[in-house]
Amino acid sequence: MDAHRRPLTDRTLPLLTEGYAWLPDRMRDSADRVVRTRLLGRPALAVRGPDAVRFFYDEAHVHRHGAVPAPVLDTLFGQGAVHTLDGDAHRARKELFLPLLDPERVAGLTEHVTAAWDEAVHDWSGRDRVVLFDEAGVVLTRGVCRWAGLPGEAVDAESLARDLIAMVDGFASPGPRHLRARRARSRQEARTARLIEDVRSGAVTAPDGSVLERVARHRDAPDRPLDARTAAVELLNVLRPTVAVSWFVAFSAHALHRWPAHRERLRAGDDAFATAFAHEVRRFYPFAPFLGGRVVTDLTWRGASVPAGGILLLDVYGQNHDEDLWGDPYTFRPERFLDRPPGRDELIPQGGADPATGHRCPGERITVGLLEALAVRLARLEYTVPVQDLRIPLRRIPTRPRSGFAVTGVRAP
Ligand code: HEM
Repeated sequence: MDAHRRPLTDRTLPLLTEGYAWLPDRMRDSADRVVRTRLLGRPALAVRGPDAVRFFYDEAHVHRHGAVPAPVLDTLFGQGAVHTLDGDAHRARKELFLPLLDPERVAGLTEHVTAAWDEAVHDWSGRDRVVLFDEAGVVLTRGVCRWAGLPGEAVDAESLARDLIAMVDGFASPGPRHLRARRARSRQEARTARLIEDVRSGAVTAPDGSVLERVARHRDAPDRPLDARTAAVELLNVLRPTVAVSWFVAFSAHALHRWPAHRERLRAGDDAFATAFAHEVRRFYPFAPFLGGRVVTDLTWRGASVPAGGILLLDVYGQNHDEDLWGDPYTFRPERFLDRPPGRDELIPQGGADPATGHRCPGERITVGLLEALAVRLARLEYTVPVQDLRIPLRRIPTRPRSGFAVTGVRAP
């Protein structure tokens, strides 16, 4: 029987056990970079490549409403989040996030985060051992909360950082990590919704033009203000992914440890190299495995079909490691981005296509800006890397160096 027509077995369980390798392993057998499978009881088609990115982001092909499984909404994104909207509703809500692409805002956030980093480094130098993944989470939480206009007394950076990290860490795994993520989300949604109500009632003043103020007064339409819970979900959709940059900070430390030659160019303040390093960290290390949407009309891609109601998957991790696109995908080589900046639909760790019209991450410039600044600070920091488990297990989603990257003997530059 033709491979494109054969009945399919559901692959949800193998996905949970194989992690990042699940889709790329199946893609390897397909010259056309397309795989038919079954997920969550539905037929699915997985695609890869810049043309496939445009196919995936075409709203006539794929909708997001009803596509994200409830366990992911209840941990990672929140119910009613921008990630789940389509068409005009999506565009109206996305207005809230598009100013995050503005270079001045990116620079403002970077300043707050680097100030928090510099304060923290003094404290680290007095300690025996520091786990960079955990500490980066606290630094990013302090920086993003100050920048977003949250009142200082409303923020306990350590516990908020723990909850925001837990929401990301537990979205894709059954068991205790998932329960922690659910509890973290309900705690922080309730707290943040109270803060939104306080801003609306005037009990708390949000700085003009701050993210807090904009979220509190956002309306999807003149007669459609957001209820406080949805506003809380969207404020957390700025705080949580900013704090998730901790994953890339731990990966940057890992890269500097494995390939210490990069340290010199970062230390020297070579801006173009810092940008290239940030892109290579986002390309090389695993974070989002793939993206999915609900197919709204029968679709065929390179001879393989999926019916309306099925799932279309974009193989993010696979595309970022595709030999045809990168040549030497498993070599960590920031220089590849010095020769040529990444094409819009080639490098897709934060989604593809245009963030203004589709679901691509509006925080991509923030992520790159933060990584550029923090990679330079990491390169200039003096520390020792003690013996520890630095393996990055590909079965775990999201993964990170097992030890969180511990350092000792920190000395501020
Ligand atoms: C660790 C760094 C980050 C990674 C790996 C990441 C990754 C992603 C990915 C894969 C998507 C989905 C794209 C799609 O569905 O097509 C996304 C969407 C989104 N991201 Fe990020 N992101 C990061 C940082 C940020 C930051 C810093 C912010 C905001 C400050 C942010 C806010 C959002 C929002 C609001 C969406 C939903 C966009 C929409 O549905 O239209 N992200 N991100």
